[in-house]
Amino acid sequence: MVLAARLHADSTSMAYSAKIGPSILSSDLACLGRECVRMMGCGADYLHLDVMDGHFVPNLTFGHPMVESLRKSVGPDPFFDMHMMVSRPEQWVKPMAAAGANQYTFHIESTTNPGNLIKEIRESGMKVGLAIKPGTTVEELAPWANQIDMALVMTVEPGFGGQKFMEDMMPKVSWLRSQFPSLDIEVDGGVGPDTIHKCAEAGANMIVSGSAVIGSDDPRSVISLLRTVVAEAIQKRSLDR
Ligand SMILES: O=C(CO)[C@@H](O)[C@H](O)COP(=O)(O)O
Ligand SMILES: [Fe+2]
Repeated sequence: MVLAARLHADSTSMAYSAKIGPSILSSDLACLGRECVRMMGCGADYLHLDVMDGHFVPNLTFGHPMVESLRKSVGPDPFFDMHMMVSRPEQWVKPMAAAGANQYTFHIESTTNPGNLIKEIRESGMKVGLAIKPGTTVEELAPWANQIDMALVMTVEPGFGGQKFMEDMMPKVSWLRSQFPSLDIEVDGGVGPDTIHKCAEAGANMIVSGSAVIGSDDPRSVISLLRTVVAEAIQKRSLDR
């Protein structure tokens, strides 16, 4: 009986795993397809694609036509996590699904009706991510946490790669992990070998890393290090329960 309870606790705590997603914004954008294939070859678990519209954030990147081309270039397997930094996230759900996106992560600050958007994303066949900017409290995300696949806690002000990690976002991650033990929790911005321990200890399990991975001479080793730190923290948490 005790063993059964222990096994149950372990399997519950293992509901999420360490996953590393390079942010391809930091790569050579003239060779995006090749860079995506290279990152997957270096052990990436998924690819994080930053969509910026010049309104929600002061920068412009790419839209669904680029995602469609990338999908054709890399094949069906890589998981595309779309980080939608756009003012009208409702507008791009169907085009992104048709282009081959797997997860649609929108910002809670960008919509007045998160519930409806969550429904539309699911009906389009994608997983749902919900992001909060540094100035948004985690309490604003919490009411939706049971309806989403992933919560994204931004650790920089969205808009640009290569910014400094905001350690003061870690209490949001810790709180989410304590309240939603099996939720995928992603951190994004300034995450690399120097900051991963904070993220892992707080309870993040999906790790976006742009410049630290893609700017490295040895992305495979950086990805492996990030995953090891997070996996060890997950294991420790499951033993402490
Ligand atoms: O969404 C964003 C920035 O808005 C991120 O995905 C960055 O592109 C991550 O890059 P690094 O901060 O890791 O260099
Ligand atoms: Fe991002």
